[in-house]
Amino acid sequence: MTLRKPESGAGSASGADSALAGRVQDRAPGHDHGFHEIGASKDSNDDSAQSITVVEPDLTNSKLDSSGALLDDRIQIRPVNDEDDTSVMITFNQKVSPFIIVLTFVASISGFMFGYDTGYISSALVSIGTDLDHRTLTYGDKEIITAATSLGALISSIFAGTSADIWGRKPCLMFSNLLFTVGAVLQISARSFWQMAVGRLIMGFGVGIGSLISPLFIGEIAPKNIRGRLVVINSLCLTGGQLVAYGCGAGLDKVHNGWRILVGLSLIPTCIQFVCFWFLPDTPRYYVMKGDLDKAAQVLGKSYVDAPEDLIYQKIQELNALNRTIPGDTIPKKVWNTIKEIHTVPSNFRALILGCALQGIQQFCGWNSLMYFSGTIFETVGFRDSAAVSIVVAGTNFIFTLVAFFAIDRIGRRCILLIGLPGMCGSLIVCAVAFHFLGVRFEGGGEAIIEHQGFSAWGIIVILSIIFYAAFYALGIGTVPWQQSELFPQAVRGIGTSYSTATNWGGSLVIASTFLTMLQNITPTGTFALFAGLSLASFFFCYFCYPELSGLELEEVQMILKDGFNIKASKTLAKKRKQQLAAQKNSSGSGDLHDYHKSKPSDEVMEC
Ligand SMILES: O[C@H]1[C@H](O)[C@@H](O)[C@H](O)[C@@H](O)[C@H]1O
Repeated sequence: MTLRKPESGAGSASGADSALAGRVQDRAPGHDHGFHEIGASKDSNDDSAQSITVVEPDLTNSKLDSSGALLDDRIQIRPVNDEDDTSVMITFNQKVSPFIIVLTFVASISGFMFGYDTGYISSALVSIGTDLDHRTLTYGDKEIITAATSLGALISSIFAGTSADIWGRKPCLMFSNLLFTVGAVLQISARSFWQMAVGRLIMGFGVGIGSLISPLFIGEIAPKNIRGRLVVINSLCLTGGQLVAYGCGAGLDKVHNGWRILVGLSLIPTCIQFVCFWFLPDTPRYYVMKGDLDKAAQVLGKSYVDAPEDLIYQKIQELNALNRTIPGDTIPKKVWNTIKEIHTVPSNFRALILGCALQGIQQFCGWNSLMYFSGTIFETVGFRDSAAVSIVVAGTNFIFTLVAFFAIDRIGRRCILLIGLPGMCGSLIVCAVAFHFLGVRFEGGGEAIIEHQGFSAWGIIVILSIIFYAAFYALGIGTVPWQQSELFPQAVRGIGTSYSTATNWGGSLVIASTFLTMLQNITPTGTFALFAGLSLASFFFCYFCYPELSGLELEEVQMILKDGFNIKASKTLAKKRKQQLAAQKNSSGSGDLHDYHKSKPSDEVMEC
């Protein structure tokens, strides 16, 4: 298909590429909405287009007060620097085509691999026995094998955002498939500790790329109104992958060389994703960045099957105009400018603080220490079938991620965080106390000394508290940080999500490489009490700094973060948006083709 400008049509905006960088808005004459005009689009064949004006918000004099008074009736806050804000999205935002579903699930295979590859190590560490170098692994060895993946992921996530902009999202994901394969083959054939560690490191490179690009890919193809949920599908695949890894680990527990089979199974999803992506396209946004507008139009056409060609054309023009708003004529200059912009624009910098802080909190509250070492811990507290107990914990994580899937937009991100973190803190305190009475000490050389041998009531309390902890974790801090891309405007989204994802893997690396040493040096009670303290501190951080962002537009997020964290104002605005959405849903099922003809994009003005 060759991209041609349509002759006429309701949504077509003649000329004015650059004018399309702004938001198509309807303005009643003489009514000051706080926007200034940057251009106009007018099609003489279309009377409704007479009223369409391309505008950009003038927020220079806008100020938020703590009660949200700024968000007064005069101001229309709409994003102007984001692809959501283009006509095709406005009009056809409500529908999810099978094509989008397929792309979401294929991209989410990366989430599954993230989960599977970080999940199987727990059982593998228990069943490796003396298969490597003919000796039992020490706690130090176990930490290195586990942390190697986090280290690999940390390194690759730093470059993944920029690489995805240069080479494309799809090629990067396919490259991660190759890394997964090489890493898995090295591990399956490992006879030495170091070969195993190198295999885990290379697999980690793949995990880091997938963990960043998969939610980014989904975010770029998803219709805005269900974007939050589609991104949570990636998290569901992630926790589902961990659950499957634990299940397979339990099944292969008694099998000779079962851990090698466990690693080998990870090749299946990798191959499936690679083959599927061979036949599937990249995101329209990437094609526009590359200048391949025809391809972008093709993908958009498949994603929004009811959208007429002229509207697709308009959307491409708009995306193209947005693309040119990133300053710099070469890639290194653009990268440098985005780095500068993320640090110097106050709202971007606050977004960065929130993105990185949430990912850091997710890791430093200790969840992955349980994920990676639960087999070892449960064995220590007297459970012979430690792998089965680990499944219950991973299952709880999965089920409560499902709960988060339904709650994230309804109850709101901030709210589920403020429920989850104190719940985690309480569960960890109980766990710390139970460990104290259990009398477990970890000595150097990989030996756990248990004062009261066998299965005890305190052992059960440890398990129960870990299950509660898993539930509260998955509900809030396990899921919310992966919504990170909504914090950043499009121009700095790649770099912003790279920083946040790298923080996640940095935290994961620290925890994975120190957890067993902490158990030895400050005892299990001390370790879990430390995580409890960190969860409590995180609660206060979220309480004072994390605004409610559910349902807010990008421009609104930027405005909320412009001169502080503005918690109260964000809550007021989020509530307003929720009510508007409910009212909209009640009044019509807009988004159908006939709606497009009936009501032009200009009718989509949101009034606060
Ligand atoms: O969101 C995920 C999820 O909670 C996983 O269970 C955890 O292992 C990951 O580290 C985290 O990023």
